[in-house]
Amino acid sequence: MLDSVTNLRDLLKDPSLLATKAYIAGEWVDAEDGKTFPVLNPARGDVICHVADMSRADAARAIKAAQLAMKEWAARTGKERAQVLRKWFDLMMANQDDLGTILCAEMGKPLAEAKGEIAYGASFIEWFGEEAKRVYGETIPGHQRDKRLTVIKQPIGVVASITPWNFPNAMITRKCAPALAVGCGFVARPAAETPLSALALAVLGERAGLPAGIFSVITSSRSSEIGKEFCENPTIRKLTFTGSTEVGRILLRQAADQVLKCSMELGGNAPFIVFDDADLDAAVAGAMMSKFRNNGQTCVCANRIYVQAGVYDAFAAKLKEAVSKTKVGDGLAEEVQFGPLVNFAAVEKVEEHIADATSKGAKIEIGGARHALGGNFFQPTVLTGVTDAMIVTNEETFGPVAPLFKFDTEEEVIAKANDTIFGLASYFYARDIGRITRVQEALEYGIVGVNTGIISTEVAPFGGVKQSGLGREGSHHGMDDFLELKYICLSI
Ligand SMILES: NC(=O)C1=CN([C@@H]2O[C@H](COP(=O)(O)OP(=O)(O)OC[C@H]3O[C@@H](n4cnc5c(N)ncnc54)[C@H](OP(=O)(O)O)[C@@H]3O)[C@@H](O)[C@H]2O)C=CC1
Ligand SMILES: O=C(O)[C@H](O)CS(=O)(=O)O
Repeated sequence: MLDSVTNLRDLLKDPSLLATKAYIAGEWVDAEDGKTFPVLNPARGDVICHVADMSRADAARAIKAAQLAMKEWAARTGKERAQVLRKWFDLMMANQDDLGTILCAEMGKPLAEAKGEIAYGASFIEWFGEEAKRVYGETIPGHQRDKRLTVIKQPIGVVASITPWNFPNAMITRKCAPALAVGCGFVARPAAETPLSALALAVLGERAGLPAGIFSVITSSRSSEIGKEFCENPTIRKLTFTGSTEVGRILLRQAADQVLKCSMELGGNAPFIVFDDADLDAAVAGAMMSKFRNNGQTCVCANRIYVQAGVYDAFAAKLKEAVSKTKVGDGLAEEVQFGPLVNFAAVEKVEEHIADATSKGAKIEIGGARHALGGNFFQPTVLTGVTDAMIVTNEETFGPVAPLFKFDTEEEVIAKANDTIFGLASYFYARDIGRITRVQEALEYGIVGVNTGIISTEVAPFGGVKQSGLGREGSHHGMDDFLELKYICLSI
């Protein structure tokens, strides 16, 4: 079991991956004012270690270093940058076990799932390393006989990144990989709950040959202070954020003064729809993955499960059965499907959603209370009899609660599914090709999973519509947000 940084180091094959200083301009440094903040293990509540609590001035130094490092890095060919990114990918995969252990320790994700995130995070570095060689421009037939028109793409400049605790490795690589691939400098500020995964990334990036200053990690508990530096420092050309819509709004307001380009990967409220012609066993398997991955703590988790009346009882019984076979525990100590929630506030939010639903008539089929392990552990829960009057309809639970709504017609469920300010991920199970075509086109979401509960991959564009965000990450589209188009009109 884990209860200190010494203990965590003992669990690692390469203890040097556990860094506690911030990484600025290619150096491992303390905060200018010497402050530190604790990193907790969510399974036990123990302090794993203390890391540097960087200030706004420290962040400004990292931004300056990135601007200086860009001069040489952007002048390299795409192939030269690709070679460094490939080494980084290889090092991540060679150290997958240790990176997974660090991630599990600070975030609580079961070890197997944490190792899966490392492979997922590394896939973005592999993918965008390959894309680095394919930043094509274009020529345009002249509008006059003496004109020759071209369009070239150039790196946007120094990029600032703010990421959440729920994917402390992959949310950084999904941003830094395309930015570095096109020649940008990158300053990452990870969530205070999970700084160690970001620092381990920097250790390996340094070993891979990232030049000093091109990639910095600002660990800090002073999130709003660092965010203001990112939004107000004129050297920053791009802000990329993943997190709640609430914080996304704050950042967009702050960025407006500089007309700062922003990418926003924000909150979700995913509908998961089961039609009466669905393969019920497949739908249950999909719901288990979509709803309960990372203990329900992902922005693309099913948040509302709509089941057509004819199969509602059968689906509910099968889902309850599947949940009953799962295990809750400390992901570092044993093979479990559910670790702890990230903190106690998350436990209280889950309890609030369940209490609201049951007070308005919902029934707890399984779970519904804190786990006997105590602390941040919670029982995976299935609710039936859920209605639109309940908080779970409009608010992201971000926890292990599967609320089952009953519906009658296709038109009804499409209207309900779309009746939200969010538009990130959606899912449905059906077999009629006419229904599949109609529903996939009618859902107002950036992502639609048809007969699958897992949609995330580096090769496809990830992102939302409405108040779930701006821009796309992953796929060849993921490069666009870190490039500027330049139109050249040559008169001969
Ligand atoms: N669309 C997507 O891909 C994703 C969306 N999300 C959404 O994020 C939420 C859960 O993640 P959570 O981390 O709690 O989200 P938050 O929005 O609270 O935090 C996200 C990041 O923003 C930082 N932050 C908070 N306030 C400010 C501020 N005023 N200025 C600058 N930075 C700030 C946090 O720092 P700190 O916590 O250290 O204070 C953290 O690093 C859910 O709503 C989820 O849906 C999460 C992951 C992916
Ligand atoms: O942070 C998240 O929730 C991720 O974006 C979800 S995914 O990319 O792992 O699906």
